[in-house]
Amino acid sequence: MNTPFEIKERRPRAVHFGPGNIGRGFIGLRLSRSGYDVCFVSRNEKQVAMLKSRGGYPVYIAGGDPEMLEVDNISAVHARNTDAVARRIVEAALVTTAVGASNLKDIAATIARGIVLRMQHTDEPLHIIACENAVGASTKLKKWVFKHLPADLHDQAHRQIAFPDSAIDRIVPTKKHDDPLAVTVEPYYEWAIDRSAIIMEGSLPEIEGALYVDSLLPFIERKLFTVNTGHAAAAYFGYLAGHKTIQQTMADPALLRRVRLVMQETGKMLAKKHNLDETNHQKYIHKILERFANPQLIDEVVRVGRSPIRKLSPGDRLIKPLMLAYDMGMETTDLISAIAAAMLFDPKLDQEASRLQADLRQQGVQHVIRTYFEIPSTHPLHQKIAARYREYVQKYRLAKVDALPSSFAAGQVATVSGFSKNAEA
Ligand SMILES: NC(=O)c1ccc[n+]([C@@H]2O[C@H](COP(=O)([O-])OP(=O)(O)OC[C@H]3O[C@@H](n4cnc5c(N)ncnc54)[C@H](O)[C@@H]3O)[C@@H](O)[C@H]2O)c1
Ligand SMILES: O=P(O)(O)OC[C@@H](O)[C@@H](O)[C@H](O)[C@H](O)CO
Repeated sequence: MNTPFEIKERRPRAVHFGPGNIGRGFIGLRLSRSGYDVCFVSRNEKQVAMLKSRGGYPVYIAGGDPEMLEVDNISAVHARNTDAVARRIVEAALVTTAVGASNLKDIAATIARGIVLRMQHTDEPLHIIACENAVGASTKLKKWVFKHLPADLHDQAHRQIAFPDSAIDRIVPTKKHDDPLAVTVEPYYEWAIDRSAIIMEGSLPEIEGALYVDSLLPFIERKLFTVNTGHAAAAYFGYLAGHKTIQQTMADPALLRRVRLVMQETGKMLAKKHNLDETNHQKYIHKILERFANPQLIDEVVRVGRSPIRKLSPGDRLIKPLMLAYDMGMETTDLISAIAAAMLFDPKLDQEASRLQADLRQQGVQHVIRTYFEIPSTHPLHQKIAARYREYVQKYRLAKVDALPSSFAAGQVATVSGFSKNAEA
């Protein structure tokens, strides 16, 4: 096969889309530590220039003993330069993403372009792993990518290109450093990868610290419906109570208790569905609550609660465990409270929050529950969510303006007081 690109006998190469918090603070770090050369695909020209000129960046570990790790062997290309990205994909053993699950479709055409070029030059396998907070993110990306591949290449692409699903866990807040490439992370991490989707043993160069598992679903559901459900509950309860950070929220005993109750509801469901050991799961919850409270991190509720429409979608961390728990005949009171709180989340600059608020005002709560959560009006949970939402609207509408989060500008306070006025009666 005609191979102008060097594929073998050098450090393995990876292409990573989205050098944001987790991209730099976890994926880039782990891959570079595992011996990969990592090329970041970024939408930010300044970031590309800095990554290219420095070839690395620092990661600060915010733990008992704070330390700094230097990430090296890094390069970068601009996302707009799709020719260059495609050439990098030809040379890579691994493509990873951390762009946000809703943005995967936007990178699919570029990845497809790289795959077409790659198949002209080599039959080496390529693994593509979407590191997003969603069940089956790589599988979803595969569907998007295949839409951009010519039909006559599908068979070969199915053989040569694998999309193992994965579950990724490390809290990486948004923190401003003097160095714009620097990132601060918690010490804990977990990266589980579906081994059954790997093309053949040895075809994916080792990722140090990754856990290769035969069945990913229990891992991703345990992570998403414990860490992320609990985190979302903390963000939404914290926001309504006027807290700015998750750490402040966790220091509030009443809210800590409510977050734990939500995690216990999902915990019972997860233990039954995936046959988990209940004692171990309680320890898992306890450890996560400690991680949320890490006093060395400042994680804003607006980051953790971001994109509430995504978080309230039927397959995500709130509605999915609610429906599963309900179907198993389990208690769902605290999950319903977290969902109602999410429906009042309206920080400045969160476009999904603004859209949700506009729909709640203009179309009403029942429309939102039907269309966004896909829970029909006839379902008993539909009425329960609507009732809790109305209760919260009353409670928080009457709250004093100065008790509201600092992100409430004057205009937004008017929006909040508009809740009950316009919400469906
Ligand atoms: N931060 C965390 O604690 C954490 C932990 C685990 C998983 N995740 C998941 O990782 C993903 C990224 O989260 P984050 O916190 O790093 O967000 P972030 O906003 O810090 O980073 C996202 C990056 O993706 C880039 N991006 C978006 N669309 C792109 C495109 N079309 N092409 C190239 N780049 C694009 C953005 O410019 C940004 O640099 C999300 O799915 C999130 O749920 C985050
Ligand atoms: O990234 P999101 O918006 O899906 O969720 C926000 C946080 O819960 C999330 O980023 C966590 O910090 C992370 O998933 C921890 O592993």
